[in-house]
Amino acid sequence: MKIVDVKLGMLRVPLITPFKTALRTVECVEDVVVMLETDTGHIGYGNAPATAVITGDTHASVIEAVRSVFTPLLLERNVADLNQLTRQIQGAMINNTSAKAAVEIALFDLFAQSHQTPLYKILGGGESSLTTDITISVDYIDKMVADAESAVERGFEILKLKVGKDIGLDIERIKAVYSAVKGRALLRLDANQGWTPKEAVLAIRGLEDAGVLLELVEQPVKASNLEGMRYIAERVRTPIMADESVFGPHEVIQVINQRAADIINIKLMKTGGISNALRIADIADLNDVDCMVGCMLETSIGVSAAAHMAAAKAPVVSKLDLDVPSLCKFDPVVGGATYKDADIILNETPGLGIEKIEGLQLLA
Ligand SMILES: C[C@H](N)C(=O)N[C@@H](CCC(=O)O)C(=O)O
Ligand SMILES: [Mg+2]
Repeated sequence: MKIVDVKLGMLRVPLITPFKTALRTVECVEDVVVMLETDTGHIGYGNAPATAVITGDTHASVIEAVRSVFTPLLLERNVADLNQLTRQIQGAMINNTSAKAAVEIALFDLFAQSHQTPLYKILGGGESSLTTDITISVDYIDKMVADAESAVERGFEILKLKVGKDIGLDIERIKAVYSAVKGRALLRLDANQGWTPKEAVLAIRGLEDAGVLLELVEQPVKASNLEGMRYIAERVRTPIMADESVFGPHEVIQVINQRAADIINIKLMKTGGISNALRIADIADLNDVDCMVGCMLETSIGVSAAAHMAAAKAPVVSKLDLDVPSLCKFDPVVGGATYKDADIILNETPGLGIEKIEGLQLLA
């Protein structure tokens, strides 16, 4: 199966309610979609959102990287040479992890299609039924409580509360949501780098002493502050998770060696795709460090690829934050994994199983 064309498109999906974190507010999911076409008439799909504030990638940078660097590398190449191709994609340029992810996702989709096997089975198999949390955006306390209540009514048993805006208000937000959903849902926090190490220790210890049970706290301080992450992890009982601090395998080794976090959040848009995500899961596994598989605010193309990878890497991947399809007004992707509130069911059709994408605007 040879790659004969690389096409690009834009895909926009409105959110039910604005997504608000300490880093940004977003009203709409918008991806560059990569389509790799083969001489056998197959299409492999991949996607990349513009999460400039985390990855540095914009839609323009993704389009440019795919056109000028990855397309010449992929044309006329055989999909069967997967490992050689992913190595070349990773080595072709530094950074640009979202563009690399889009291309790798499409390539893995084709590789699994060429074996007429669902992606998660090509990656090693696992359970086809998965459960995700849902994100509650940082907002006014009443709004966060109402959003948490309605998420619990939809059947979500784990809520990821976005905080990191103002430490005093954050503590009030967390306590209010905790008393509203106590016994019905478990809370995890994501500060998206918004606290200082001292603030984080004070807040987390205060919550522990007040009997507020938290599953974990994600990325409390600046991505580059591994010392700060370690300072917190050493002083609180609640597990600390590294998200923005960890992109590829080298950072994971650093975080583990420095004991800067208890858990790693793997996202394809940070790792540059599936090959490094698999490596990270193996490194974490060897070091008895637990992983979550998460996603950016991106369409279900990438979320599904992440879900397939997560299924194949259980049990070291024990947590999922793959909630974007539940945050969107509709899913334009026809075929493939299905999303119903907290439940994700992986497809038994080859690859990602995507039949078509509605509303996709092809780029000239
Ligand atoms: C969407 C997911 N639940 C999530 O929170 N992902 C990121 C932020 C993604 C973004 O800003 O696009 C995270 O920080 O974990
Ligand atoms: Mg995060």
